[in-house]
Amino acid sequence: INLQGCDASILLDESTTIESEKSALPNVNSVRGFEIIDKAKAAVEKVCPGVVSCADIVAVAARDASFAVGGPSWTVKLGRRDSTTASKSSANTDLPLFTDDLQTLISRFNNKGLTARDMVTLSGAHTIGQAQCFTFRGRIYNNASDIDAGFSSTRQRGCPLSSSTTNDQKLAALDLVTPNSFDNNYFKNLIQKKGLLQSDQVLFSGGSTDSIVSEYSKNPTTFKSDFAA
Ligand code: HEM
Ligand SMILES: [Ca+2]
Repeated sequence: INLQGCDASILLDESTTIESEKSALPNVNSVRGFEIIDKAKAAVEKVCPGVVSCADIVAVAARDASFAVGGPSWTVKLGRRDSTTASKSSANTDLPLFTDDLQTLISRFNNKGLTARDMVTLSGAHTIGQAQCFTFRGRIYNNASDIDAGFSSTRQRGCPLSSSTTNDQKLAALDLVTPNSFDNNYFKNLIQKKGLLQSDQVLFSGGSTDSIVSEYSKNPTTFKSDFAA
């Protein structure tokens, strides 16, 4: 596995030698909170210059963010080295898309050494956070059988059918029940056909991962400990 761009992060900005992964299609305008990582890095640099990598800061911040919103904690081994290169083209070819079907999601994760179960577990991070209208518009307007009708009308109200910069960027919670806490509602939503992204709902759509979603919907403790692992 070729880890680039600060060890699996996308922090590196565009320069003469770096094609930033921030502007790769699956990332552009999507990741929020860079200023938080910048602040942590500045504070650490102040007391201990040139020692702690950005990759370590991202890994610790992810752990602490999980714990802060009621999720699990885990030990983070430190000493990651920051990459000095990035690859916008592998970001574009390797990252999962919100339109991916189940088989595609499974193989994209497999390509990085992660199992189908890992993929479902990690998708549970969508128990918090938000998505822009353009990522779920297709799903909420196509009257498909894999979406709850009441849920589509609710989401349609905040995400107009017509595309414009303002409309495309309107945000909706990935987990409609508890958007700000780390729990297993994401999986309960999928069972009720209330997954926001197509790539969320395919995890419970009559395929091989239905049983994992059911398991996590009934057992938050298993979800949290699998996520931590
Ligand atoms: C399974 C494949 C995945 C796909 C297709 C996917 C796709 C997306 C998309 C389209 C958004 C909305 C971005 C935006 O419009 O601003 C999003 C948000 C988010 N994703 Fe994923 N994601 C996946 C897996 C993951 C994993 C593995 C994690 C972490 C373990 C994760 C954590 C998040 C978080 C926390 C947000 C909310 C960000 C915010 O509110 O600022 N996702 N994801
Ligand atoms: Ca939640």
